[in-house]
Amino acid sequence: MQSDQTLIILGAGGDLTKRLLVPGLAGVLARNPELRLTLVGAGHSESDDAAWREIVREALENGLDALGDVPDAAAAKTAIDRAVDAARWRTVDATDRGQLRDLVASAEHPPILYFALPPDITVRAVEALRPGDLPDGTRLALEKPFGHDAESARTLNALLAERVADDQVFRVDHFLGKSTVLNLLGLRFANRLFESVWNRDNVAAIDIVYDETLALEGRAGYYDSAGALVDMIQSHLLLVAGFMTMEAPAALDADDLRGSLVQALRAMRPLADDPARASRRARYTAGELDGEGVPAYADEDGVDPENETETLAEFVVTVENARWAGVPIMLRSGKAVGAPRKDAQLTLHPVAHLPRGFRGASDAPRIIVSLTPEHLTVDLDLNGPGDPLELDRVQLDTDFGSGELTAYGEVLDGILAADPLLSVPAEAAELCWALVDPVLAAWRDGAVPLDEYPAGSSGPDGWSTPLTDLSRG
Ligand SMILES: O=P(O)(O)OC[C@H]1O[C@@H](O)[C@H](O)[C@@H](O)[C@@H]1O
Repeated sequence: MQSDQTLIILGAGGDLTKRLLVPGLAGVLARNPELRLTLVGAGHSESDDAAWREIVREALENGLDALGDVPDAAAAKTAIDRAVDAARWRTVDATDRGQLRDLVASAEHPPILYFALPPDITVRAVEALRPGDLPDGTRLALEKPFGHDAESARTLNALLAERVADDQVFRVDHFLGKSTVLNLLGLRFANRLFESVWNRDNVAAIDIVYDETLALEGRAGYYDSAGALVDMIQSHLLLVAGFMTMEAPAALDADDLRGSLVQALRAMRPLADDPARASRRARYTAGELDGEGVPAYADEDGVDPENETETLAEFVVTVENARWAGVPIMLRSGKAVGAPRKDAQLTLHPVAHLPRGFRGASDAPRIIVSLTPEHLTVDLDLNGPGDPLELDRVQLDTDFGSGELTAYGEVLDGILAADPLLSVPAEAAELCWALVDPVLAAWRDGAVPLDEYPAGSSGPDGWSTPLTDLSRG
């Protein structure tokens, strides 16, 4: 990693910067205390260097505290002090070419421009930046959602390609920085035990679930036009499905790994090639979570009930290749769900023949890769104590251990190291949209009802029957 770097955050006044980006940088500074980082906050509000430095200090210190033990705490603190002193604020209109050009030109080094902006403003800012305005080596980092459908993602990719080389574009998805998602690579590709069962001969189904207790949290402005399918499945969970199903890359470098990811996504289809049959959606009504009342989604501030925004979505895909043909992969994510679950589960086929005489342990065995906290559970049927013919279901459990950086820290570390390994490939961004576009169209056409569930419940009545077991007319 180059030791002198300038990171310009466009939209630095927003929540993401304070909550995730700057705290994530604390770990990067702790890991690379020699890094001289100039953090430029850019936004439309009339702030100043002093106010921005205060925000940066608080966010970096919080980020460092959250990391717990770091190898050299004194060096990390010095690096943070240096970053705070160097931080600067620029008031800019991110869609104005002249202002953007001046902002980029004021950087001492080819900068990293991080677009922490709403998607439509990001597109206007990228358009405003003309190719000649960017010094060689400028890196562009873009937050999700990347476009609003496959077509707009293609257009945005083309715009970016006119401005910088593809390996200078970082399409950010913080799920690719999550320890468990990275641990999946080691689990699958470094262990014969797992790699040899990781196919349709042994796996009956895969469920990837990210249900949160969090409700809207004041994010109506963004969420009400996104919904659970776009917010979580289009980006994060389809990529996790790609990591679960990809072929082994030859090497863990950006080309090979991202090539394997893209290949897996290219093979994905909605279950039965029928987006209406492959999906369902619901929205929470008033309920209770952790003893607190939660208003109905439709009554939240800033929500337009006419939007029919879903807060819980399921989408089943298949991967049409020799490894996975016929295995349903269920992606699900919801807000305000009681008993949250954040994991990927592989359900295994039973053994071809269980010798007559064994009793017990009839449920299909599973391998559970928990995304938060980082954990692995494997079901085994063992004779156990007592009657040797009675099988007991036991679970092998182990911690993956959390990484030394937060998910955002991991992604930012890659951007600062100019390594696109954890950046979403251009084609992947388009493919994820191409998978969900037909589902959104089917929903708009009214082909799938908008069900309801009380906040704090596990979902609508009737959803306990898996989507794959329902035959919808
Ligand atoms: O659990 P994490 O890492 O915060 O990720 C989940 C979040 O990911 C974000 O990208 C979504 O916009 C949020 O709605 C969601 O809550």
